[in-house]
Amino acid sequence: MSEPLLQAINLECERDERTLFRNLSFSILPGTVTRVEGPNGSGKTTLLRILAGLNDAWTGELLWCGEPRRLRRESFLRNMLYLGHRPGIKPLLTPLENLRALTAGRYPMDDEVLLRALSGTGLDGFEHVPSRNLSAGQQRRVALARLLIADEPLWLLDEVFTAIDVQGVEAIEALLQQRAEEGGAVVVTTHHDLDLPAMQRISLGEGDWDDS
Ligand SMILES: Nc1ncnc2c1ncn2[C@@H]1O[C@H](COP(=O)(O)OP(=O)(O)OP(=O)(O)O)[C@@H](O)[C@H]1O
Repeated sequence: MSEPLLQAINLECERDERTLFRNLSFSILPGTVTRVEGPNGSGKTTLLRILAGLNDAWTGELLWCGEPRRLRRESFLRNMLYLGHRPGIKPLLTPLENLRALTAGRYPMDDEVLLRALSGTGLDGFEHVPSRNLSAGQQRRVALARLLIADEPLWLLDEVFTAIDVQGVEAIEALLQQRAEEGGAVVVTTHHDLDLPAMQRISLGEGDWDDS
């Protein structure tokens, strides 16, 4: 069996004196898609940000390719793509300019490649329009165009289906599956029902919805 890309051992996180999770252990193996699930406020975004190295309010251990992540920070950051629950694009820039900015530091690409990625997310004809003039779903698609050019083996994706239509969701599902089949791994939070074979699940918290 191949070595996990990422391993969480006894993770614990407390927020405002409330324990979000404790003794949380799991392995993210190459070739897998893992869904983090749980009700609103159960800690899905928090967990994803911890995995991405964006939140330090936790205890436990995280291993990257078998070694403590803190000792392999550069390798981890080079091989991980995190997309947060906000599209994270600049409203004054066009989709093409946004994609240039988002990829410049990591893998500078010819505009031709970027335009193909925008076309792949259904943004033909909108490449040069200020992003503030796009719909919520189209703005999300600008951010998602990164998935068509990303070469990082580990994707951490937080609620990336928000505002995306049915066809778009299917296209993203296919991309996640493809990343896994190529030997990468995907961890995704979503309230959508994902239709992927052999998906792993990490379940957080129980709802405290009071409908009495
Ligand atoms: N920076 C912060 N400081 C204090 N508490 C926080 C912070 N960020 C999140 N929390 C709290 O942590 C809990 C979990 O939040 P989180 O966003 O991880 O939940 P979630 O499962 O992703 O929720 P949703 O399904 O609504 O997106 C919430 O109660 C939230 O108020």
